Amino acid sequence: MTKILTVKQIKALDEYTIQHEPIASIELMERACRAFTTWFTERFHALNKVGIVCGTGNNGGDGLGIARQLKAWGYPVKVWVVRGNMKESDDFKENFKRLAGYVVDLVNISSEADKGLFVECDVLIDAIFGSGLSRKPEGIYAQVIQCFNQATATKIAVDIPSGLMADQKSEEPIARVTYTLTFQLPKLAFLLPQSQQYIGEWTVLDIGLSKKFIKEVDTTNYLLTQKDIKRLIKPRSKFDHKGTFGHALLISGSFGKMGAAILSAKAALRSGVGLLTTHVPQCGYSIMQSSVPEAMAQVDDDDNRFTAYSNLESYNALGIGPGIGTHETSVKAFISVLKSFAKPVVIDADGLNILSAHSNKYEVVPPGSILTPHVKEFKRLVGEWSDDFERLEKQKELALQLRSVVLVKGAHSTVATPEGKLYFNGTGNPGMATGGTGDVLTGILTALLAQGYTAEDAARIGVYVHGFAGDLAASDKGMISLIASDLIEYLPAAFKLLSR
Ligand SMILES: NC(=O)C1=CN([C@@H]2O[C@H](COP(=O)(O)OP(=O)(O)OC[C@H]3O[C@@H](n4cnc5c(N)ncnc54)[C@H](O)[C@@H]3O)[C@@H](O)[C@H]2O)[C@@H](O)CC1
Ligand SMILES: Nc1ncnc2c1ncn2[C@@H]1O[C@H](COP(=O)(O)OP(=O)(O)O)[C@@H](O)[C@H]1O
Ligand SMILES: [K+]
Repeated sequence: MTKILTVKQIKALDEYTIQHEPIASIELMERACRAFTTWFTERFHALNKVGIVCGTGNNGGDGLGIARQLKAWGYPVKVWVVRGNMKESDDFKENFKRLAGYVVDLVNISSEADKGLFVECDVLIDAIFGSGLSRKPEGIYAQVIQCFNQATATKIAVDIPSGLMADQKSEEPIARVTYTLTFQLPKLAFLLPQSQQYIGEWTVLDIGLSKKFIKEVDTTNYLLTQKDIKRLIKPRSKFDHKGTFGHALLISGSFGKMGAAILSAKAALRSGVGLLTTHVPQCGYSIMQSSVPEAMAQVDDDDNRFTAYSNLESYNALGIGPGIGTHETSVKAFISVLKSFAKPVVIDADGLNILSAHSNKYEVVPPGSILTPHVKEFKRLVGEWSDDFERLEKQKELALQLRSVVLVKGAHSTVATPEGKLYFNGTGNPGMATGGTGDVLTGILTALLAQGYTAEDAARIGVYVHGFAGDLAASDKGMISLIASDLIEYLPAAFKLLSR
């Protein structure tokens, strides 16, 4: 897993590398600059006029080193150094000296920033503040960031856009860039929707910081990688039979919303469940039987919706919610089925809406379950938040209270566990912002729980494979035309690529 470290830990990682590799701090900075300029020179030809806006800390030191290296590559380079109340770091001073041997136009900005400051640049590099930012930029720093944002050049941030805090709430002004080239590990802020407008597309540059430190350091935040998922998916053995892979029950669909039931059922079958039973209202019986012949159908007493259920003993997991509506008879049956089912449950869509309105939601969810709200559903469950970092706290809090996994969906869907861990997903694309893709996820997760995966593992595998199928589908069909059924069509390829 890719660990996401706090600013304090990143600083300790730098220091540990300097001490134990060992490498002089200035040489480590040189390596960071080299990683940046390697990326840069592969993408921008040397006719581009490059502007580099530096602070006087180590991020500014990087900026000066990058200026020197790009100059050596033959780029026309101009440097601005913002001189407010920030101290000069030692490595900034050293790189300032080293730059003196090169003919680089260098301008200090200390009192006032002219609006048209950066008009002549084709590419602008932001090296004002890095991860050392500790408060909102003010005075000359704020003015320069505003000018930077007004410039029309292609903009690239060194490590992190200036003004953005890596692991806590930020306030404007914040540099808005097209690319963020960050060192060694992604920052927590990159994974939150509120930062998207600043960071653009982000790339991690390996600058050889200590692998040992990263391996040993404690963290609760992770970005899921393909390697993790491959390790989690259990291989099948020769004598396995359908009983080995569990029996799942899906309670989904109602009159006019049988599509949700079909999508979740097909997704469950494509995710390896041994047996699947779908509970459907009478109006959905023939629809289900003819569209999903592999699934058994249990029929409700009601024509149009979920109102009652029968013996639950044979099921290993239950998925409930997609398309069930919130009619009072369904609400009653929903609460009752949760109270009678002691095994893990996936609760989605209308199931979550019912839960939000229920006075005692903490008592009805069986421990070890998975809740899959999108942002709006999560707000209904826990109330508003003012900042995405606060949302993460609320997510962990709910997971703890329910002793279950809370999976908030969106770009970088986040899995929170009762132990306070957060896993961020990196697969998926905006083509998946279309009706029914959530129902597919419910089917996948229910199938994984039925196969005996813990809620934590099922959520990690499920969210990754769901996005991965979406990426495979989008690469063939494009994002605009992508529909939820395409995810099901590409699930086999996704699972095949992820299995050992
Ligand atoms: N050896 C290392 O530690 C390495 C550091 N690197 C670079 O160093 C950066 C971190 O360096 P620093 O810790 O010097 O951080 P910054 O370059 O972000 O500068 C922090 C300085 O700014 C001051 N400051 C914070 N907020 C301010 C505000 N709002 N207004 C005015 N001053 C403010 C702080 O007191 C501190 O003196 C990284 O982002 C990365 O770019 C890279 O060169 C890789 C190696
Ligand atoms: N921009 C995006 N990037 C990645 N995944 C996305 C994006 N937009 C939506 N998705 C995924 O698509 C699914 C949408 O689910 P949901 O909102 O419940 O839709 P529905 O209720 O219509 O099925 C989620 O798994 C979400 O993570
Ligand atoms: K920066």
